[in-house]
Amino acid sequence: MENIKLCIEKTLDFISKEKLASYESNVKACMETLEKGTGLGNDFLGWLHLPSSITQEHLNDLKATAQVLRENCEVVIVAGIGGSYLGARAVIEAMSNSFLWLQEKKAGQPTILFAGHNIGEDYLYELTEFLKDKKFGVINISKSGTTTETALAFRLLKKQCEEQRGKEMARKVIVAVTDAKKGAARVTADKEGYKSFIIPDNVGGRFSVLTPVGLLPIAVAGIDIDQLVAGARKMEEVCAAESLTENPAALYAATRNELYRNGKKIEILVNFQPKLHYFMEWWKQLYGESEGKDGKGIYPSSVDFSTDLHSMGQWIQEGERTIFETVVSVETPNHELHVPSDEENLDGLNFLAGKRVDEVNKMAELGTQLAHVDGGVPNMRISVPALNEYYLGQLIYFFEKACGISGYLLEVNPFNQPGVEAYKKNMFALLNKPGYEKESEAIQARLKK
Ligand SMILES: O=P(O)(O)OC[C@H]1O[C@H](O)[C@H](O)[C@@H](O)[C@@H]1O
Repeated sequence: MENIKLCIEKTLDFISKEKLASYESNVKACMETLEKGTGLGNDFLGWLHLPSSITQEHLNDLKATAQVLRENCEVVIVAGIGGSYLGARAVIEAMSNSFLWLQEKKAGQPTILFAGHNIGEDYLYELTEFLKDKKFGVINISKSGTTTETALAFRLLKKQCEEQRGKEMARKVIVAVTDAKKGAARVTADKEGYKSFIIPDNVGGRFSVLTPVGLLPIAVAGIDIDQLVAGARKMEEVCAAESLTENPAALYAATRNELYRNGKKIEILVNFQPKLHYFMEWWKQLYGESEGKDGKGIYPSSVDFSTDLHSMGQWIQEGERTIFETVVSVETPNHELHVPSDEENLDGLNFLAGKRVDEVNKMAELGTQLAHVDGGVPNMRISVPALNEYYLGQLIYFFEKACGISGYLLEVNPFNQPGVEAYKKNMFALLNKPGYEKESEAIQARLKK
């Protein structure tokens, strides 16, 4: 079977091939640091050999729990935020029919909804209203077990589930994915007797999609987690190679760092398949939290093309030349659709008649690449043979490994996120959370000025 491939040729008008080749020894050192666990953040390296260490027994346990939820729920709410949300959503959206939510519901195929990733009162009100006559279950996901957004949503959902379905059924259809010992989610799960899965200590949130954090919701959605893990496992193998030419993660890490050093401060991850929208959201957290610190880091952004060519295309073509693009390109769609011919040809599209829609999409992609490179935007391309679980697994591990290498090349700790606490501290102070008395006083004084 083929693998995903990275092509960097269209960056070479902007950075030198020789300079890039000179990264090889540094990249090798970064990979060694990861392997030996001697670098910054080395207590969070559990993701590195995660794919090859997942046992079939573990996957079967996840599938059995998923089956309980599938059999007993019309709707399953996945409650989580950041790394406890984006990976599952990325894979579920990529693998689901775009109009699933409008289709007639099948028994044993619950609708998956998300909560705990915002504090929108209307969102939560509308969700709880919708659930009023539904047999629903909840997967409560939080590594720390104390994240406000998730805890708030779970408090509402737990109460509603128990009221609607009774305590006994609620116990069956509420599952926790959290720390082995710490946090409120663990305490609740143990006290209520929920089935629970552990997020390993040494796997940070944004690297946790291949733990039960991602695998359980993905399995509940009916998506093949064996294949997802198999793809990741394959990439674990491929991305162990030492040379830049054989290891796509190493090449990607080196290229984006060299672009950054040449003034390209923003990376735009691009898709031409709307189903990949949330995959890009997952990638943004992975790279944003890993690299944006110490006054450094590429700003990760994303666009859905060709949609956003009609909104952001102008900026990308002619705005400040501080950007580069990385295109995730799916080679072959899962379905065929041909452009019909039309006798009157009023729209003038008969020149496309008989062609597959994807041929048009691919020419949009090629045309965009040429235009953007001409306009001064370096372009990398990751080609993905097909949109399926196996290749999504490959993409996930590829980006994770590259992120670890890239963070070390940048000389930051890619595995912490101290900056995220600043808003939380202020929010807790403003809400008078017990334990924040001093901060509350200080923030009130500051607001009165
Ligand atoms: O899983 P949790 O502990 O609830 O954390 C959820 C998310 O929120 C935090 O604030 C971090 O910035 C993220 O890295 C994390 O993935």
